[in-house]
Amino acid sequence: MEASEICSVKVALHIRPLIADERQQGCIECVSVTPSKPQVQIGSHAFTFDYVYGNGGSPSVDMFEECVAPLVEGLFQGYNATVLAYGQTGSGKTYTMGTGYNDNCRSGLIPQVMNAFFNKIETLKHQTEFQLRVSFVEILKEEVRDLLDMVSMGKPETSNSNGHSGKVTVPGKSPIQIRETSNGVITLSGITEVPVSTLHDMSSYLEQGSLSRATGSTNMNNQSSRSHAIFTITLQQMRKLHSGSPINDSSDEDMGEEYLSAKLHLVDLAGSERAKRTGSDGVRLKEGIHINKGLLALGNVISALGDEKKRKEGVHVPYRDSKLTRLLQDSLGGNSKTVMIACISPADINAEETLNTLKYANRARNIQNKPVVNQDFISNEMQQLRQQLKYLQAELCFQGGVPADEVRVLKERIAWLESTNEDLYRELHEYRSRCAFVGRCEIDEPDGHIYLMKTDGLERRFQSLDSSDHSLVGSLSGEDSRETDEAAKELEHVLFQNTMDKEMNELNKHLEQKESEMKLIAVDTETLKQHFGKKILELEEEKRKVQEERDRLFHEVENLAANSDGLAHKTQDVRGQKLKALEAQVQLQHKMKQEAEQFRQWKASREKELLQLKKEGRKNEYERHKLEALNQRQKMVLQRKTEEATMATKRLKELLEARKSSPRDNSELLSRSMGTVNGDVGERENGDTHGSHGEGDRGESRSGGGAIDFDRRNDTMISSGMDEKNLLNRTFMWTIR
Ligand SMILES: Nc1ncnc2c1ncn2[C@@H]1O[C@H](COP(=O)(O)OP(=O)(O)OP(=O)(O)O)[C@@H](O)[C@H]1O
Repeated sequence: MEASEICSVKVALHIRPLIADERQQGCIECVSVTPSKPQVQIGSHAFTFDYVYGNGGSPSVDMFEECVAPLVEGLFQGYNATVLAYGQTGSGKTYTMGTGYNDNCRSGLIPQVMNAFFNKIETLKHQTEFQLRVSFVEILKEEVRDLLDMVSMGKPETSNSNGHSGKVTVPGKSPIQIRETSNGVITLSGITEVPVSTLHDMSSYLEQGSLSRATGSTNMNNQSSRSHAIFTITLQQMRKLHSGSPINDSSDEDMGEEYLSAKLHLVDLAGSERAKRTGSDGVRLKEGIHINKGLLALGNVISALGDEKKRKEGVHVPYRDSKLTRLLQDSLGGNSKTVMIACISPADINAEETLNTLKYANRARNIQNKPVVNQDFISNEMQQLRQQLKYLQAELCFQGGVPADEVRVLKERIAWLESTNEDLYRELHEYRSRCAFVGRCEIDEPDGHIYLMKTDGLERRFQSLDSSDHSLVGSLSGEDSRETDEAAKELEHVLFQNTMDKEMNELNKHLEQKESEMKLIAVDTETLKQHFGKKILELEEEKRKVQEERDRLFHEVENLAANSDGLAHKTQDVRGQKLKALEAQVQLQHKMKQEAEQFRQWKASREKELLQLKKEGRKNEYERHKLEALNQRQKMVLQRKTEEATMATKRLKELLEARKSSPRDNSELLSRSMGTVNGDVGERENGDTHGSHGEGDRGESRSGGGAIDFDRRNDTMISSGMDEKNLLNRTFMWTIR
């Protein structure tokens, strides 16, 4: 596999038109598309996607070219891909994908994908071998079912009243298992994967699977898919590789094969639904619950993958929560290029579900996948080796292509070396011949044999003078023996001469060696002599300098000794003065410290006093306020009483005037009025201080005493003929009191 590149899940929104049912219900469109932008608005919400089709967006027919064709193209390059249709029930997923078996779905994406596949294969078939396989499964109530396995699926039953197409599952057949291979690829064990070679084959398998798929009628869709369906096309290709080597003339050189394998999952999810609106019960209700469960799990996976923060934190992605998410593991956050097609209805009655779909799809846009080219490992390895080979060949070619001049020079050099070699060999041979002419003998001591090597011209003869051969020597003729004697003497002489020559040579060598050593030593001694002479001169110079320095220091010491007496006195005086100054300073500091301490104490006592004064001031202030309040209250009481007295005086005056006019009745009236006035005043007074009393209680309950006295005294005064003025004054005084 090649290194992965990160690519986000692309989301396309497909808005279907209002369907007949919705029109009958008088629905209006609640989704609007922003002109020339892939953006939609629903209420106050706005969502932006990669593409928007239908209802004012791009025309739906462009969807395949823009969203899916690049995935098909990628498949031929070895990339896995997924197209996923999501949306509420009746929003047009099956219609969009083309997984239905009615004519409406013929224009869906899957039929277009199949066309594109076979067109591409047609153009590439000369250079690539293709193998196509398809599988079709559905996940119904958390169970994976093989829609192409006719044995286990059985023939579709006739639709019941609800329009449901039921299937019979053959007992004994092991259920399909979801497995994960060691390299993390999700596979389905026991699934039917049929090879296809023509468009017709593939279409018929799609149709066959679609017919087997569980569908049923609900209030919201009379042919509602009750399962999640996954149609998978596996494309395997074997490509012939060609080298385009610029060095080689044959640019089409065969470089072996490359094997690629990729899968395209085309997923038509079951629609999210609400039991209330679909009006489903019984089996349909159970299906709905499972559908929503699967979609919820998918939503959780999308949330985990779509949230950048969670992704960075490495939050667990709950792929294993449902079969659907497990099967789509590679498509969401894995090795796949993925396009999600969110299908929505524009009808206002579906506004809530539509909004949910938009939110769901919007989150999916944040999912990041890592698609890789799915290359066969061995083919990859082989390709690398081939590249290496190509490189080496190129290198070799380069080396072989050395300029002819250089080769000629090298060849000439070799020829020259060879001829020189021959010359030397010849020379050597000549020298050897000359040496042999002189003759040479060697004694092989361990054997005790004497070998005679006598060379006469080019001929060499070896004679072994062995004791065992003495008989042979002895058996020679007299002339021969004389010659032999002479030869022996000659040999002896030659041997002796040889030995002497050897010794001479040895001695000469030794002498030469000694002479060269002597020369070396002589050279060394001279250098050493010069070196040490220099050193001695340097040391003498240094010694002289040190002596001079010593003398100078002696002089200085003597001078210092002479001046030291006067200096000592001066120093002592200065020290004494300094000491005094320091003492004075210390005393001053001590004094300052004491004063500071005194000041601190004084300040503390003043602060304390101040605090006390403030406290007293506050107390006085409080008293003053209290007195003022009392004064105010007294003033108010005085004012009120003055008013009352004025009133009483006024009434009294009136009474007195009335009495003047009829003296008899008036005394009675006066006593009654006085009682009233008294009662009023008393009542008011008591109301202020003790609380109110009824008029009838007068006399018994008053504790003020003065009022009672006044009543009695009043009667007495009246009866005793006290004058009016006096009476008025008394009344006033009483009131004041
Ligand atoms: N783009 C469209 N144009 C016209 N009619 C459409 C379009 N999309 C869907 N329809 C109609 O809407 C109805 C419901 O569509 P479809 O069955 O595809 O919905 P669904 O999302 O697959 O529903 P379910 O989840 O229940 O299976 C069908 O009658 C279909 O013909």
